[in-house]
Amino acid sequence: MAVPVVDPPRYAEQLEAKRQRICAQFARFEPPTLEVFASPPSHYRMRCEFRLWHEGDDLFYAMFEVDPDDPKQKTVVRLDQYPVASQRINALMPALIEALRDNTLLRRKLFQVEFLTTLSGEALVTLIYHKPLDEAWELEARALQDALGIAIIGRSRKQRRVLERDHVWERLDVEGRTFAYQQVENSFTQPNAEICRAMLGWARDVTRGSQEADLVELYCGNGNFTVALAENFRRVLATEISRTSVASARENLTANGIDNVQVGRMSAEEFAAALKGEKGGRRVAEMALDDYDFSTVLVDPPRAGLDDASCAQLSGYSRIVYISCNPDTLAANLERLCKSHRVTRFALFDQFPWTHHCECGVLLERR
Ligand SMILES: C[S@@+](CC[C@H](N)C(=O)[O-])C[C@H]1O[C@@H](n2cnc3c(N)ncnc32)[C@H](O)[C@@H]1O
Repeated sequence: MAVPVVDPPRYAEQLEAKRQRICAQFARFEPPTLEVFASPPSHYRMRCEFRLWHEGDDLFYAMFEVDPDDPKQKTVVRLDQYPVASQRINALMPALIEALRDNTLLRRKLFQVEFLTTLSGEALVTLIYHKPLDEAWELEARALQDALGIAIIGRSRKQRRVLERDHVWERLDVEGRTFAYQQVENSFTQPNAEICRAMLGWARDVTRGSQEADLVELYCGNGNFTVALAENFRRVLATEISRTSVASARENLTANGIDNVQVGRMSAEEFAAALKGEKGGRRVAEMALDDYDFSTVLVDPPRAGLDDASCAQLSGYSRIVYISCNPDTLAANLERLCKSHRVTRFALFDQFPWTHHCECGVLLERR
């Protein structure tokens, strides 16, 4: 992997190259005009992780640059600032190094630092060690927490010491509404907050006026889309595999005063079986699937996309909203889905500027 080179004057050019690539890759599905959502050209990533490199008395953040021709060849890249990351992370980077450099207890065997920040400047910092973390470490870490105005978590093998809290609260303004999201350390959240706002706005737009029927959502994470879309539907059933994310999604529904959503902890594959009546059990019974009238399904899967069985199940809904972080698996899935549906909205969200990665949104409607 290459460390992204941020060059704001060239931002429009790199986005145009992505637009052309996505238009060419998806032309065979005859989509409407691609809607393109630009990212801030720098300081857009709200979470980042760095290795911490010790060189004598010196200490710095590092990433590895991998040689594409020989993946075993890695070069350490020193990073004193990281323009990909939020302004808050960049402000904390030197302040944290200064505080750690002469503090043997906090510095020794520290090998990784993870930052999780919000648009309002909240910051959670995870320090990861190759040593057990004791009371003496905690005392020093608490002093550091107060000095920098951050929350700290210490991690080591089989240990996770949460000093203050294990999450931040992000607030995203979308179409004149403010949605609050608890984002928990070490669990999935959309990394680019401005692009996340754009994705939520787009998803609200493509599902507007669906209050007659219900939404089923797979891969709901911490309820990112669920919270923003709930008022567009009569009821919502959302599912997700991660226990932490499910707990967070429920917390987020309460925090946003939403009462027409049920979140179930279940893999997408198990849920597909439950919908076909092939899986029973307490969790399936609690969902009371017969009470729903699903008109729309929203999926936001990991990079691997959907398997054949999931595509077959999706084909049963009149409307499919597919959010994808991997155009290749999206295209493969569209081969299948476009047999029964046509693409009626198509969006490119520049979630990962300066990399070849693209996030896409597709609305499919039954032919
Ligand atoms: C790209 S994230 C999207 C999360 C959420 N929609 C959001 O906007 O933040 C994919 C999510 O799928 C979940 N996941 C991964 N494999 C899964 C599976 N087999 N079944 C259900 N959920 C899965 C992950 O835990 C993660 O929360």
